[in-house]
Amino acid sequence: MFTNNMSQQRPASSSTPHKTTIVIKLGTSSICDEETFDPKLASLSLLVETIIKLRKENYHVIIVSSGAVGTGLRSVGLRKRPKSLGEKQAVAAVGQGRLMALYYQLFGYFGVGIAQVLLTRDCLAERAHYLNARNTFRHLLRLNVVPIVNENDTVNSSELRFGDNDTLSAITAGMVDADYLFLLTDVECLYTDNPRTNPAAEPVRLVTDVAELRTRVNVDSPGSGIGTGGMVTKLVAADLASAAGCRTIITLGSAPEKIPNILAELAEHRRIAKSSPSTPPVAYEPTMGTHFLPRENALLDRKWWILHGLGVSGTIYLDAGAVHAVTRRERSSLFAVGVARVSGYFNAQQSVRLVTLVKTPDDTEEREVEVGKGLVNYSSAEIARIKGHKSGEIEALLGYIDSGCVMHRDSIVVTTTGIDISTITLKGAGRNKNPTRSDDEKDPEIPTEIHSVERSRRDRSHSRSTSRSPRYRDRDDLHRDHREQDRDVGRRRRDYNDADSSRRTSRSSPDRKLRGRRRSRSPSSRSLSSRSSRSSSSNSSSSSSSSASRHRRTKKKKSRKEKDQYKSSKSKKDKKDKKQKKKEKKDKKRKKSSSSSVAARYGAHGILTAADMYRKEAEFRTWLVEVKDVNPEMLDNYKMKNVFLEYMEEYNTATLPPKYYDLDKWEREQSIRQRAEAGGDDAIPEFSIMNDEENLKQHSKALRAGKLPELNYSADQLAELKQVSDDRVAADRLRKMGFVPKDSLGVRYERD
Ligand SMILES: N[C@@H](CCC(=O)OP(=O)(O)O)C(=O)O
Repeated sequence: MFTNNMSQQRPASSSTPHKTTIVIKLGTSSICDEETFDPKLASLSLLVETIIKLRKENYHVIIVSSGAVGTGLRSVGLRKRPKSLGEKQAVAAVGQGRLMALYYQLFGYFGVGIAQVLLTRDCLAERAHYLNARNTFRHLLRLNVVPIVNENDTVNSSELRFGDNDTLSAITAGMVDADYLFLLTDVECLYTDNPRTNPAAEPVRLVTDVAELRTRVNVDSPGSGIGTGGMVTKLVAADLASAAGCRTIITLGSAPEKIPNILAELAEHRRIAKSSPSTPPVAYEPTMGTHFLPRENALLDRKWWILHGLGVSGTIYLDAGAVHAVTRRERSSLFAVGVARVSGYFNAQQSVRLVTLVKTPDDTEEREVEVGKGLVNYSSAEIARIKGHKSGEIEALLGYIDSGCVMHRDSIVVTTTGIDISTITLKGAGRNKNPTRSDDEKDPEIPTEIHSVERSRRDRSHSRSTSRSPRYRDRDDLHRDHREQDRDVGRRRRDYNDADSSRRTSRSSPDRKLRGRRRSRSPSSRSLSSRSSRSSSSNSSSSSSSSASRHRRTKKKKSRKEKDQYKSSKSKKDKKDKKQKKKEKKDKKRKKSSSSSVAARYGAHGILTAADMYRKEAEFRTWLVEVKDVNPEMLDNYKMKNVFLEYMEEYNTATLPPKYYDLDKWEREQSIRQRAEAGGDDAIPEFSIMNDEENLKQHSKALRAGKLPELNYSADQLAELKQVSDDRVAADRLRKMGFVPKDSLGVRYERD
């Protein structure tokens, strides 16, 4: 009835051309002998030789290697895997060093460096750590080093474990955007049943749907005696990896030299398919290993991280309206009004399962169905308080509002779609209110106060910081300098223009005009003049009268000339004034726009203060690694704070590349762009709060028939709980930074 349809996609092709990346996972059984725990040197050497070959063929290779416990067992002289966690951790601590020494030696023969990467689930649970790990892998591969990954057994408590290295290898493959995940095991491929006990078991070569495969094969084999995995964990791993867009291949650990053959067979198939395009395309029938095809709708990195990188801390039960809203194509955020129940204890920003209850077909029972998983904006106690209520009521209920929704749609990963809404038995805690028309009309799911608070905060910080920031002063100076330069250029231009205009004017100077006018005088006047000159020359007797008339003429001419000159100089002056005025106006405009652009740019992405170091941790750390080339883990708290001031300055003056303002947003945009570039037609629509509001309005209009929730906590208690929760987060951060927080920080005392 339900489909496992992940609609958010990882782009089919990455924007940056990358080498094909292969993750190879070796189980304990491929490393140690099951009886003696001696290292399997022959197959390990073969593996190393194969990896060297693959590197020569331009592949990036990462190894995920089990075997710490197995290798340690031999070293400490134990004959079987210990039962207690502490003992296992101790044995793994002994074995891990030896295991790395073995790899070091083998790769050393080829002059290839290796790196040990020990991961835990909780170290990937924080987005910043996840991104750091990903960066480390990228750098290691760029350095031509072979990363060798294992779970950090020594520090792991049972609930923080990946549990098996099959899962860890899939998570690693997803993290590094690997193209292939090879799971090396003690069988050549997957069989429909255990081939050791059932001779009728048939090989499975190609898997397109893991869920479907589970229905037709028996994968109960527990795995080897010394490892922890088996086929079950391999299927989980293959499912994870294919959700991340990676092809998984199960094959024999004792014959690693088959890996290049498998890749060659695939490449050959692709070559044939490309050279003779046919419809339907030529089906690929692998002859080696079991291949799990990458899912076409691979998840975006962040969503994949939410789904697979994080451990789940609790459960939120959704009513039918909420299920419909979060699972339909135009996804909505999860609002408190659609929450029917909360279970477990969790804090804001932890990962929580979203489930609902549906009637069984015979209507006799209820069955829990997982809808998805996501990061919450409120703690379990807060959600218990606000469930069933509109977002506009959150502030009144809690005394504060952190977000208009319980879970933002970008933080939700839907795992099941197509749920028949009519079978859902859960009712929203607040949906029993009789909706009136006016209720619907004033259904402000995102209260306007949030916007005004945001705005006023931004305004405040802007006005505060414009006078405070030295960078701003620098930029102001810079702009002043630029304006000075502009003025110089302007002056030079003006000089040039003036010279030019004088050149131009000289061409049309009064003299010239006069000359022109003279030249253009009417033929009658010309004839008159010539006549008069002729008459003057011909009639010398009338010299006095002619001299008088000459004098008169000269005078007239002079006055005309003066008049013309005056007129021309006046028009020249006017022109100059006009030009000057125009220039002044232009300067003023430029000055205004340049100063307003500085103001607009300053704080354009918000204003950070030193207190925001943790809020912007992911962006800051990524910037540290990528821009400053500094490993954050190498910085002590003091240095970290100092470098953060630098980041803060860059941030506030809006001089950073877009990525470092909002990493998640940047990743989303990248993915959309990449998909668009790849010609994908399934672009994710831009998120808009208004859409969400509208969607929610519609859906709350349609479904409003529950009861008012029974509130478990008073507003005071909730405020106290929030304080305790914040203090715990602060204490945790202090601990991570190497401080010892006060014992009382984050401890809640029961009142009488
Ligand atoms: N971290 C453990 C891995 C345990 C494990 O998953 O083993 P396996 O099932 O053989 O892959 C070790 O190194 O021994």
